[in-house]
Amino acid sequence: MSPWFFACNRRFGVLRGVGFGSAARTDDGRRPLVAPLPPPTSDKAEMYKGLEAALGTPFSSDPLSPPPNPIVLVISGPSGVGKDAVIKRLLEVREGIHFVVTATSRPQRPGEIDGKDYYFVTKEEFLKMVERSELLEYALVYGDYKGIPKQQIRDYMAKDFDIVLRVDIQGAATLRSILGDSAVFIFLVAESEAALVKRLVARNTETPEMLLVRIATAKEEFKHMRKFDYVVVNAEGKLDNAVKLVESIIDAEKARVWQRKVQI
Ligand SMILES: Nc1ncnc2c1ncn2[C@@H]1O[C@H](COP(=O)(O)OP(=O)(O)OP(=O)(O)O)[C@@H](O)[C@H]1O
Repeated sequence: MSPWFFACNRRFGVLRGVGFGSAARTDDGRRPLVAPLPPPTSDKAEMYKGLEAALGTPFSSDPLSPPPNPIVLVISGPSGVGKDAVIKRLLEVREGIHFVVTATSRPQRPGEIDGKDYYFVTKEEFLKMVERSELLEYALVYGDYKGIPKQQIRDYMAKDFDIVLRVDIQGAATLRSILGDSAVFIFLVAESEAALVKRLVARNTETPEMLLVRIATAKEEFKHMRKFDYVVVNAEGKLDNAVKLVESIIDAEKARVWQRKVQI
């Protein structure tokens, strides 16, 4: 007999020397049969019960894979690429996701809701949060502090929610140095530079000078793509495709044999 045959026998745990109606051992000796194997029958329930009886223990209905860990998804990309739009849609189409509300020392603007858009705190309160190590990452942006509260992440991870963080490219670099490979980093891009500029212009929220700064910054930021785990193209009019791809990434991460595990 060929070595291949022996290898297969071993791999698939073939029963050796077993005649129907005789008690025997499996080839690795783990489970001696306690009763004769059932004779061939077309009654599937009978066969199932017979196999259980032969092994002497019921087959377990416990899941064969451990439950997946909650994941932390960091979504980043140049200004105007559609980070907010993608996250907003993702929250509409998928349950079990918590988008972390950022704390900021910036004054509340009309229409903004405390606790939904941001947690509005004074500069003093913000600095106290820094002192008490309550923030995962923080930055001073145009004179205002912005930071990610740790407790919010802990609370929602304890409830098995996946966590979505939205940060700029610098924030993503800082988070990578803190979280390493325990979090999943997605770089969102437009299909081309031209498309990104058109989108920024169409949004109509910046002066021409501010637009120039954002475009120049975006050119620099593209160079950081390689530090991310995934790149997702958010093409013009194809927001749902981008969101589907983000969902696929989440699903694939949940199916990993070696699960990432975030400690915050
Ligand atoms: N796939 C898409 N097709 C067309 N327009 C889009 C698409 N995705 C986003 N937009 C639009 O592009 C503009 C920029 O999107 P958004 O504000 O979500 O970007 P952002 O990355 O969050 O920007 P910033 O970092 O400057 O806040 C918005 O007007 C948004 O509605």
